[in-house]
Amino acid sequence: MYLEAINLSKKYGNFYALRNLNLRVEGGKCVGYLGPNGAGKTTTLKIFTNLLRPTSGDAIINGYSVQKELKKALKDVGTLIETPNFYPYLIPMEILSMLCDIRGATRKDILEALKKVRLYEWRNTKVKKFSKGMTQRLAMAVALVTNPSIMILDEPTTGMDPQGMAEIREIIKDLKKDGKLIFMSSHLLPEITDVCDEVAMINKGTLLLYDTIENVSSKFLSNSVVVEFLEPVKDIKPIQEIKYIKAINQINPYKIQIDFSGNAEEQYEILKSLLKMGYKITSYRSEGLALEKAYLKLIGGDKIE
Ligand SMILES: Nc1ncnc2c1ncn2[C@@H]1O[C@H](COP(=O)(O)OP(=O)(O)OP(=O)(O)O)[C@@H](O)[C@H]1O
Repeated sequence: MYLEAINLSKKYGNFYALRNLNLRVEGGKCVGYLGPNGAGKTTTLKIFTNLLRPTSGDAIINGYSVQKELKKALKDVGTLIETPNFYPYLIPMEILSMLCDIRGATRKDILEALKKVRLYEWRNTKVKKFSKGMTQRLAMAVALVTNPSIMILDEPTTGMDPQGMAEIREIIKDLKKDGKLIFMSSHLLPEITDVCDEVAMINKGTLLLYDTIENVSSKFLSNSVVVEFLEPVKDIKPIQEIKYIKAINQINPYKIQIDFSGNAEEQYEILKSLLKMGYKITSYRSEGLALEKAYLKLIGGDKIE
């Protein structure tokens, strides 16, 4: 099972919301589609679910073009693009039953889907009583009712409180365990690191990177450390002389940030030199969330949550 964008572009007038996107995601895993507001995430997902037509290029799912062979392409796909407005006086069983006829799901499928999204106990409660998180989970159940192998989710935790977010993330992790391919957009880095195996980063309609979270992290992880000292550092010049160090930023008398060239080996050599020089070090750690560094570097420093 796979999703593939081939030279996918979407133009609004002269503005490219998406420019020559080439991306193939394949297999049972969760791929995060990460980018700041306006990056082109929703545009991409809407093209994959036929809510938008591309200006050029192809969106392929399992070998079928979404634009040319829609039914075949979306046969095994569940989507959650915008939370639907459910009629408030209906109960989940009724809402999902309506789908049985349309999509050929059985009562057993409905109960399964409700269990997966942890709404089984609420199956006979009117949705007007539901929180935002529960409504979103019901929308997930709608996407899941035919037990598709591929799930396309657009910012599935947007607008939810922390508890609601955590519940959705746990459900996504369960779906991953079921062997599904999940392609989900998000502008929340901690969410992507928590839930996803791989990340595709996009900004201004252009793909910046597609790799495993692990690789992205290790690529960007080890070139900056924050060192804390037992005693104030009065003169940083001797530290600047240490091999591999590129720049030093003294945060306060007891704390400096070191940018260096290299990886773990060099990071270790720097620590050895500092100890040899007699500095009393109380803490020595790689700085920040590695993925965040990679992300900020790639999108040119825009701050995100
Ligand atoms: N119908 C439209 N007409 C003109 N421009 C549009 C239209 N729809 C989207 N855009 C523009 O295309 C760009 C990409 O939008 P898109 O919704 O795909 O971004 P996104 O990454 O999903 O952002 P967000 O996180 O805010 O949802 C944005 O600059 C947006 O303003």
